[in-house]
Amino acid sequence: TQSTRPQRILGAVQQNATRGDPRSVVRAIDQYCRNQEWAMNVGDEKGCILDSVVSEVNPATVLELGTYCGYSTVRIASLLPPHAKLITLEFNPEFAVIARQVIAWAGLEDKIQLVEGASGDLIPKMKEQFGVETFDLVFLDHWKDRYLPDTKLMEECGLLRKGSVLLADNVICPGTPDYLEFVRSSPRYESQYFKSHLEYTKVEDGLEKSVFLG
Ligand SMILES: C[S@@+](CC[C@H](N)C(=O)[O-])C[C@H]1O[C@@H](n2cnc3c(N)ncnc32)[C@H](O)[C@@H]1O
Ligand SMILES: O=C(c1ccccc1)c1ccc(O)c(O)c1[N+](=O)[O-]
Ligand SMILES: [Mg+2]
Repeated sequence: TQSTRPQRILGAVQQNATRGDPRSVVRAIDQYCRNQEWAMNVGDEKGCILDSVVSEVNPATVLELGTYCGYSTVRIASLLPPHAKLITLEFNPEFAVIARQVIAWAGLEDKIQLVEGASGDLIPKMKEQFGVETFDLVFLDHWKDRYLPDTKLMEECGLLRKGSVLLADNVICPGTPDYLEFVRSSPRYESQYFKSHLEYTKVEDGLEKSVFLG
């Protein structure tokens, strides 16, 4: 029977990456998606910008919206200090099954909690069910029409504190116009655009970093 793209990505990791070596997992996925078949990982070029923001924030608590195969999950978690925690949300069970295996191959199960379900349902449960106070860093990379409603929901649920950083992928391609307008015009956010390219292509895209001012 025909394999799926996520299954082929997992295969590339198991064939080319070293167990327990997160950066080799990241490299194996980038090589596969650049040379064999495109996939919607944040990728190597935007990934370097992601790395620099993660290192600068040095977060104790991270929320990722949209796991897919776990590429950015592993990339972020590989840079976290000891005892830091990353919660990643994924509502497609097929993708979650693959991501768990990619995360395990990287040896990062202790830092990462993958929760299956829709962000709109899970965000209101973060405090009571997952023992979260606030998030130091949020990586938004799920369906683009959810960035704005979920940001408002995180504010309403008291999950953002003065200084919390939102980092949003794809603000140009496929684009998140309502989110971009909101964070750039709201007095409660200080935003900065990092110009880059859509993963594995020459098409313009970029990341928007927005600091919540409280
Ligand atoms: C672009 S992919 C994530 C890529 C990943 N962040 C990376 O860079 O490797 C988007 C993912 O978000 C998931 N997704 C979309 N909307 C969601 C929602 N509202 N709640 C949870 N997951 C969602 C999709 O199933 C898909 O796997
Ligand atoms: O929406 C797409 C998309 C649209 C059409 C075909 C394939 C992907 C996409 C493209 C690049 C991304 O980095 C990304 O996060 C997404 N996404 O689905 O969230
Ligand atoms: Mg993306």
